[in-house]
Amino acid sequence: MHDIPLSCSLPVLLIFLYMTFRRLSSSRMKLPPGPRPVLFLGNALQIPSTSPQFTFTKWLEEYVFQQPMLVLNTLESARDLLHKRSSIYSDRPKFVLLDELMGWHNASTIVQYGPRFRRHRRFIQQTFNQVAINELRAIQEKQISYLLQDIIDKPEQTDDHLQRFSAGIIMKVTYGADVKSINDPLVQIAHRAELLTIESGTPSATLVDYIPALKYLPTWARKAALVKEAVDAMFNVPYEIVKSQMISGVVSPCMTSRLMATCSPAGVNSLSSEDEEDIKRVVGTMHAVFSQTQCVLSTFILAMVLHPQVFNKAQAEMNGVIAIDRLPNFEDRDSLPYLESVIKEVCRWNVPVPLGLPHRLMDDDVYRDYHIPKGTTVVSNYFSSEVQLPAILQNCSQPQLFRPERYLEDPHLLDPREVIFGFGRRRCPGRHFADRNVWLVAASLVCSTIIGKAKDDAGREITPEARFLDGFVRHPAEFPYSIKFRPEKMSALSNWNDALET
Ligand code: HEM
Repeated sequence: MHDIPLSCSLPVLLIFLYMTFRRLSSSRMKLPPGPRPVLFLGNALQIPSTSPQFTFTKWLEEYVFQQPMLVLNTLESARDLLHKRSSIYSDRPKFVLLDELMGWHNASTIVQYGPRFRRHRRFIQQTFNQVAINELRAIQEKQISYLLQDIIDKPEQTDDHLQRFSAGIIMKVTYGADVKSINDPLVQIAHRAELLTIESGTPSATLVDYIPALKYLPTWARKAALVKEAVDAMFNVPYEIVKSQMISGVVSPCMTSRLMATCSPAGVNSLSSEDEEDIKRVVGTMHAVFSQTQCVLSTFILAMVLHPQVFNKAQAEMNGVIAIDRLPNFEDRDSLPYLESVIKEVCRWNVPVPLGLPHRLMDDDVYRDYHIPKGTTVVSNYFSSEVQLPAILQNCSQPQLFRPERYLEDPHLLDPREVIFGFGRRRCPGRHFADRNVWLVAASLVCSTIIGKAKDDAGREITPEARFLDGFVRHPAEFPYSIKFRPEKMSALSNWNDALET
């Protein structure tokens, strides 16, 4: 199994880990090579719970593939399996930690493939499909107005303002709630659930996911109970608020109220428990995934601080297109190709979810002469910056450089947004909305602010380190920077506000 030469592995670029020996002997076709498993534990101890993509990429040096976790390191293999064969690659593995212990059961991100999965996707599509998101434009534009005003008032708290921007949008869309500050109780509830979950490690890469019996150990149980309490509150508290508003007849139109009305035209009291569970889980999941937008925005700012020539070039393009008395809107997007390439480069430079979410193979399969057994967990390795080895988004010249120009020089270069939202039937259903949020914030900041390096007490510029936090979402570590609203853009902001009121 381990004597297949590396040269055979590179065209395929898959690493396959095996957890059981039974399957190896039962299959007559070769399994893809991988690291040597430890008896009973297989490879579980070799997968770190933080940043496992680096380990996966390192294994690529040594092995071709085995069983039953398959890591896809090329676009071709990800498309061939997750997209073209999505009818058998669209389940999720059982996440013992998240699902059974931490209260994430039936969340749309991990719900098992089948009727409930299809219902969740239908619910989400009603609000977030490419046409429906046009109706959310007013909410986005209002939040941009708040964001810029916050930056004028307290530029040093821009990280908080960006967080409020993301939370403000999703709370309004899902529960009709107006969020004025990140200290809003509903935001805090969601934030706590997310934080505690992220701290617990990457889904499908923690030991208890491979050895479910560990869940009975008091240390696991105690830790998980704390997270579960926070997660339950995130799903239940805002839902119950909207429900009581529906009962009293005073409710802002929102995703929750619309789903309640669709499922039970006779009123909320007639909702079945299954309807309630599905609505609650779908809508609550939207909060959990929204921090990924936040991650892209922070990465954008970090990139602008580290590469002032890129920021200046994007601003020069903006100044040539947008008159001094206005701010950019979605109609301007096609006229700002350099900004578009900056956003692509930000998404390539730091992929928000470097391993996507794992898929589970529902039937035995054969790919390039390799047997892939039913039940295999399949992960896409989008990105590995530290190790210069193939990963889907490293397949370009000088991948270590931040160079948006690459996209203008080669129009055929892969747009990272084709990749970072996943593949096949589980592809991110919020991608169009996320993309518009990222664009609107990036365009508004490039147009109306100056982003640069912070200075120390002696007036010297501080160049931050590009450091990213471990975890399922790869947020940049906190970094110093300076941001100032351009005074000459004040009239543009007041015109924007006037337009919102008419
Ligand atoms: C830049 C921001 C975002 C990124 C990078 C991102 C990325 C991803 C990725 C990689 C997946 C897994 C896809 C797969 O399994 O192949 C996913 C799933 C998902 N995303 Fe996003 N996402 C973002 C924003 C959003 C937003 C704003 C929403 C909702 C409004 C959303 C809703 C979801 C849901 C519900 C799933 C689970 C889909 C399923 O399992 O069927 N995402 N996302």
